[in-house]
Amino acid sequence: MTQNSLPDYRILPPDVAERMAHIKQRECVLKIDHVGKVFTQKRNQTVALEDINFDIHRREFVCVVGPSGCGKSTLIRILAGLEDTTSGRILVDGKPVNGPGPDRGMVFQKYTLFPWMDVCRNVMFGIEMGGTSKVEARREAMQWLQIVGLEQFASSFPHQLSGGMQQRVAIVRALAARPRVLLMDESFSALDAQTRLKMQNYLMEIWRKIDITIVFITHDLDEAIYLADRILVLKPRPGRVEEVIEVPLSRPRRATQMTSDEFLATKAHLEALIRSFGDNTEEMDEGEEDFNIPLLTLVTDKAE
Ligand SMILES: Nc1ncnc2c1ncn2[C@@H]1O[C@H](COP(=O)(O)OP(=O)(O)OP(=O)(O)O)[C@@H](O)[C@H]1O
Repeated sequence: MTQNSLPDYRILPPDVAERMAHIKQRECVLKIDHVGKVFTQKRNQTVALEDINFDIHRREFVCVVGPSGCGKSTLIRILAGLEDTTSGRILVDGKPVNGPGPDRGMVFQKYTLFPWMDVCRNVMFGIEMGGTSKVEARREAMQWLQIVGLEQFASSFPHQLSGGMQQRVAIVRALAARPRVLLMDESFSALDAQTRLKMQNYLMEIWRKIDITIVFITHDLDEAIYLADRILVLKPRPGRVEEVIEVPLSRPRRATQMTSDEFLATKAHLEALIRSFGDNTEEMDEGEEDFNIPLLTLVTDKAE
């Protein structure tokens, strides 16, 4: 099918339109209120983010995409309270964020479990931080491990688990502390394609069952479309919101939807949009790189 014969990605099927309307009626859990961030190094200033303004509603799943250097990492670090804003503010349930807090859980790209603690202790950690007794924390941790099918690995150590299993533990460790928002920074990008799809399905299954709002940063457009209710597209230099896309796919999501016309139309639009930022990205396009190879070393013999 050619791109021209694809439907308009902005036309939502009735069930999706209804769901979006329902989400927008829910309270705003995470408010990004005119956020700007300027990095100053000696005399250089980089405007990483400029006037980002966006409300995320309870139980919404938002993905953030954009080319390298558009400020995705800076934004999630600000949401986590690991970085200050230069202007504007972040509000969680109406309260300004002044640093990291238990209302926001974070799952990084690299596996960040404590290697010296077994799986159960890793999950207990977040629960005990909230003041729960050890016995109760162990009981709750085991329930979380059951949700992700890892209860039989409770006394294993992280190095004994595959990458996907470690990320499942990292997700429930973050969720066990009962945050309002789960912030995920390229959390599946170190995984192979098959494990990644499984993890995406796991995550959506957990999200469906509990009261959690998710912000997920990714480079992968398929991942963003598959997971999100809305996709926030950032453009670089300065990092600004270019578009907010309401994903025209029904829930629950299935891998077979990735070949649907709605999916392909959304992907074609996102690809074109991100390609249009091309000249502004920090990295040169493939093929344009000047490797500075001395002429004499170039292979001139066609038989080579
Ligand atoms: N600590 C810092 N000091 C100075 N400049 C920074 C710092 N962190 C980020 N920047 C700059 O801010 C801009 C946004 O960077 P950021 O890492 O947030 O983008 P990104 O979209 O996450 O990129 P990538 O996809 O490559 O990780 C870039 O121009 C980057 O060079």
